[in-house]
Amino acid sequence: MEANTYNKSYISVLKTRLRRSQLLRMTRYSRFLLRSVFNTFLRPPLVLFLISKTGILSFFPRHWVWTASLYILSIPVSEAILAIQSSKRKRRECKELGATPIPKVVGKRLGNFDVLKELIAAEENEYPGDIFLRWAKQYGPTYDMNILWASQIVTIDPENVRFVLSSEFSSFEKGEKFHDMLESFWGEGIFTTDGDTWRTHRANARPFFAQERLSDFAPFEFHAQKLLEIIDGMATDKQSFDLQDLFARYTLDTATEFLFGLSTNCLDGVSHTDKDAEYEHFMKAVNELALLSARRIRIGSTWPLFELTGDKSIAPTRVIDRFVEPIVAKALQRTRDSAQDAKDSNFLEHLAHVTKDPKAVRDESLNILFAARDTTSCLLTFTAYLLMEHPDVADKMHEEVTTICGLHRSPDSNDIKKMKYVEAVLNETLRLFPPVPYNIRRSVEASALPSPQSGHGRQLYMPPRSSITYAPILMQRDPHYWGDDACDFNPDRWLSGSSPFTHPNAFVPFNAGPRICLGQQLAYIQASYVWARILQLPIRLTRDIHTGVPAPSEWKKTVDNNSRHARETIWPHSDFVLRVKGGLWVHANED
Ligand code: HEM
Repeated sequence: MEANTYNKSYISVLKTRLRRSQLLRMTRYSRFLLRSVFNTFLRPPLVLFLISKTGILSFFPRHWVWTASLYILSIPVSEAILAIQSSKRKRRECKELGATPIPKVVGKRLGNFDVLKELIAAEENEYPGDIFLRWAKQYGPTYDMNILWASQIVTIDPENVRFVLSSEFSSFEKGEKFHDMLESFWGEGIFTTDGDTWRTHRANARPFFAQERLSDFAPFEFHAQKLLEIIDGMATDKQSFDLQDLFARYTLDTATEFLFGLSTNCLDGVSHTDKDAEYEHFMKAVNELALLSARRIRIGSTWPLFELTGDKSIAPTRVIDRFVEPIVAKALQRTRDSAQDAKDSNFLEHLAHVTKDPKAVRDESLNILFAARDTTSCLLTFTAYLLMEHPDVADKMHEEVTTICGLHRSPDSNDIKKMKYVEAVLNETLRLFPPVPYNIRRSVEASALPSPQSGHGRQLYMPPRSSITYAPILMQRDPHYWGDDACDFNPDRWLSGSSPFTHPNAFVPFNAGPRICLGQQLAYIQASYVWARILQLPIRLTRDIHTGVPAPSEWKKTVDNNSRHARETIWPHSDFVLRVKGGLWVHANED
């Protein structure tokens, strides 16, 4: 009875904290909107009105048409003055740093509006990264899209990426805008914060990812058995199925088990198809929030203008909180009731030893759930795609797995360490299809990017408070760093004994520097484990080419035979992570 009272009080504290943060957020939106409207539309006429009071404008005819025109004109004039001032300041800073300006993409419309339109259309219709590569061929590996007069830098130069992520880490951040875009559902967690707050989150989370913790494979095995049963069932029924969906369910089930000690059990939904089951709502909500995050990041800081009817994250966040609230309360209560040094069995309990704030526990675990789930599922999906395209590689993997574990025994951590070919296949998949194909940072202050553009001897001026996008998907396929066979799927390149790339930051699927992925080892272990278990089945996976969305036929006609386009039989598409458009449909054939 007493335990229950605690439980309820934690839940009510959490609910109050969530409501308060929602109110704070709404106040921040309103302030943002009011400030933007005031600065853009009201301040210039107000300044003009005050100037008119001094009599300076008395030579203008006193007719209302003139007055109205003057007030309207004051808006673009003031924007132009601000733009000129800012460009003067940037020129001065650039000179002081001894740098040269970053080349600008030259659009055809005012404010490079056409560049923005092209960018949005490309994300939907083109091969991921093509548009960035096109501009890189024209302007060099680092350039400024200069959209609506704001610097938006893109780089596919690993030396500049090293500068941003590692050597000048403190000069670049995720930034307030990134935080505000995602805070409505990700809250204040490791993923959305910077500075000391981020450092505290990282220090709190890190011990949970220690090597010795990552040797308990029981949750992987429990859910892997469900996955294998489903695949086996599909083979018996000779039914095709979407492997991408299966992997998304599997990774959500294992991630919730690992983090919360309670699984969503979404895999159960494959055979029962109960659309009203709690896990179906949970999975739908997680997918909606991933898409919403991608959309907000794409739109940028004006995203509230596209959600004027209400914050679109509220409904799916509520679904997730309904699942998470009681689990958070239970974890806090358990750590309160047990001895301080009691061993925690999941991430929530680990956090509950560090903080008693239910919202902090909720935010942090959800951050890690989002970081873990889609990325690992993406790695599994693209590995499956490449193995079906390269059955010889699948055979070699099968041989390694069965030599180490036989046909039935589940792998332990020593077995996984021995699976060097499996690791090479995963690396090669992460190279060609990095789950996070692009990433973004924001400069805190002006600096000089170290890598000079070809033809210039000088470093490039990076303006303050500007975004810089880098594209692992392009750097990881660049022949300059990987050789002429950069677009070939060749796991053996990882086994030659020497480094397969010529620049350490040419391979950054897990990011680099102080913010490198905390779950990297876990991801390799989990992916190796699942593939070992699938390859032990007396089953061969083949593509169902009649289902899903085919790759556009014009890709086949591409003149550049070294690119991936001509050989792709699926359509890779990037929203928050890389996915197979329309799903990866397969048949499981008995061997
Ligand atoms: C193939 C699987 C994975 C890939 C490719 C991947 C990739 C990444 C990348 C690119 C980042 C940097 C994001 C940024 O700062 O903008 C990141 C951060 C992070 N990842 Fe992963 N990740 C994977 C799996 C996981 C797993 C399984 C977990 C945990 C269970 C995890 C936990 C984290 C955390 C906590 C961060 C934030 C680190 C920080 O900001 O200090 N990741 N990951």
